[in-house]
Amino acid sequence: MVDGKPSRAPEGVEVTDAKLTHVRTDLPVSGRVPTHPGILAWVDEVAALTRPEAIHHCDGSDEEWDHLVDVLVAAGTAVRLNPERKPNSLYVRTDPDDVARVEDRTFICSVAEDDCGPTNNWMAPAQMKAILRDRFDGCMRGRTMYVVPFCMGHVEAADPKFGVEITDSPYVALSMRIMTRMGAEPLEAMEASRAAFVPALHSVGMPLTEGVVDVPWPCNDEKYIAHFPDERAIWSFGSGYGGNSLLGKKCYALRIASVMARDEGWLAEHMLILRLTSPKGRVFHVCAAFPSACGKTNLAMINPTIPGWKAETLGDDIAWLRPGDDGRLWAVNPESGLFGVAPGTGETTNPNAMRAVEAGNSVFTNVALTPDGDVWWEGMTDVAPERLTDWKGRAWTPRGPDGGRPSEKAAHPNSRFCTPITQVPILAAAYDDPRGVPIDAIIFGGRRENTIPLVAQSRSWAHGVFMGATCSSETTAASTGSVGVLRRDPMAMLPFIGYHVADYLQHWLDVGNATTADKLPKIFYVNWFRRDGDGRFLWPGFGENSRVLKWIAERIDGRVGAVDSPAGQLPLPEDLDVSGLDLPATDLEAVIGYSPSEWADELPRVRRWLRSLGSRLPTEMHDELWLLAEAMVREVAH
Ligand SMILES: Nc1nc2c(ncn2[C@@H]2O[C@H](COP(=O)(O)OP(=O)(O)OP(=O)(O)O)[C@@H](O)[C@H]2O)c(=O)[nH]1
Ligand SMILES: O=C([O-])CC(=O)C(=O)O
Ligand SMILES: [Mn+2]
Repeated sequence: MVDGKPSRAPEGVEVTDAKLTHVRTDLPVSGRVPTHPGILAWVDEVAALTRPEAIHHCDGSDEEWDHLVDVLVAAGTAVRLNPERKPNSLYVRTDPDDVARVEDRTFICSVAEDDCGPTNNWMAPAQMKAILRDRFDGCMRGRTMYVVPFCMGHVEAADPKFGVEITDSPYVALSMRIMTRMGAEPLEAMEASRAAFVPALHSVGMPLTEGVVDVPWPCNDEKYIAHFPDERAIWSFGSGYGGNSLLGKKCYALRIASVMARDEGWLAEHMLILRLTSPKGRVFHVCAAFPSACGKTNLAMINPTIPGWKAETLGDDIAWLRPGDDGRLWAVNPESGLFGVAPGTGETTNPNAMRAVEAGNSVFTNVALTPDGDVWWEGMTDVAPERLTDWKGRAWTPRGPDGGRPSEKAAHPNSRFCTPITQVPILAAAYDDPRGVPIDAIIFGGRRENTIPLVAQSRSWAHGVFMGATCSSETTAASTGSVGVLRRDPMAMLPFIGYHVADYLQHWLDVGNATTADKLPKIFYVNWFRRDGDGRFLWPGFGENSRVLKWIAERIDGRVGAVDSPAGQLPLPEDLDVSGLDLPATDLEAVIGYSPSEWADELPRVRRWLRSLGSRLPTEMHDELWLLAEAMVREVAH
């Protein structure tokens, strides 16, 4: 963290005409130069290292947006979409090798190796800094360096969390305006209080040295996404994509914030936030943690199919949960945009996301382009357009050369829309409340074709933490690597916990112990993805998930019972509202039921996973494992 009073402000900045200017570089500077000494000193230090051609201080204005669009179009990075279809929107294709987060190149550089834990890549901070200083040396040559002040969460929050991203990517500067509260407002707030901020340094890693010709999507084969949790700093090199480059998102709001949260007694989580109103007007607030590409954005914008229930969106990816004066957990969404998976988003699955992107002001990356300057992706419509340009820029038709389906998808499976959250038609008014909302239920989930029932409630907070700790999912295209491989993903945070996973689980227990059980959210575990023998989804999902939310609400109010099972407390078939659903009773039982044979396979996997977390694992987790094994034996004896 850089504080307001820099160690070498006097030499780094100079006051002329009551205006601070850069003195360590004689570069052309555009935008208002910040009066915050810490920012200025850091910008000068980075400029001296990376040697850009110019510096631009971002204010987040519409004029600046238009300028960045012009820059991106002129560079061939983006094309403007047809304003009648997608007003004020851009289409971008990345390098085919820069399409997702790179977990094997993501590092937690804690001072103590032991603070990193078995689930993260570690390197000593000094060693990583030495490598990165070498990579960043001159890496912005020929490019403009953008200085992007931002705030994660509300600028008027009790303890606003500021950041400044320095990037040589205009795509990143533009996207940060959508994804965060960025520009003049957070900068003025930082200046007024000389606030500390997280310095977040990013470069695509392709300097335009003599003879180098720029490409539409510059990047570097060698990538580093490095976090320095002790000093609260981020250095990212070589990738321009998503969570690798929009540093306010996963890098700050999850990895660095999880460390802040540990130290300050709150939780930084990979969760959507949803407000649910029952037909009788009872309001529930729910947070849900699913791994990347497992349904957060969809659930955050659900259109309930059951009559009388209303859902409103507060967040779709990240939630910060803080204990309130009333002892309850209050959640805010630190972001201001959606960075949503495009494929599978359509009129039937997520009409609210469709309305949000149609309102424009969006950046679409690695989807397909229609001849009339609109975008398309698999799942947007049932029938694909006759002619498209695919995400690699090639002509594409819905039929392959042999007349059958084409072998490749038109849109990359991790293609994304980047859209202001304010365009979501069902946005809750409380989205913009710095206090957030009090949470009634926490839901964990994952993508499992078997074993995990549709919904289960935990018996206690510790059991809920155990459910979260042993959560698992089949991998998706949101990260590089193979897809469909089963892995444990504690609280859907495996790639995002900025410290030792065992300490993280202890912290969850501590947050629970700090308040009384009746104030704590109830914890549930869901799985929308259970399949039958033919590979068919047993549960229709999407809007029909409101039926599960209704059961959760009724459990919170103590209006329905449950069946105890080793997998947790399960609904009685008659308590799950499936009226109007074409769901055979056998399918219902299969999707909500506990399967002893599947759990017999699961138990050793859970045991192996917990053992891999090392000796710091809280004893409560061992106790819960023992209770699970015992309950399974009892179940068989029945
Ligand atoms: N079968 C089924 N698929 C779903 C359901 N909800 C979401 N999906 C699919 O899951 C994929 C990802 O959904 P998202 O809602 O974008 O996932 P996310 O968790 O927000 O992903 P990130 O933004 O990467 O964190 C899409 O292809 C959806 O169509 C559901 O209830 N059932
Ligand atoms: O971070 C990204 O690139 C996209 C995202 O939301 C995720 O992977 O969960
Ligand atoms: Mn999402």
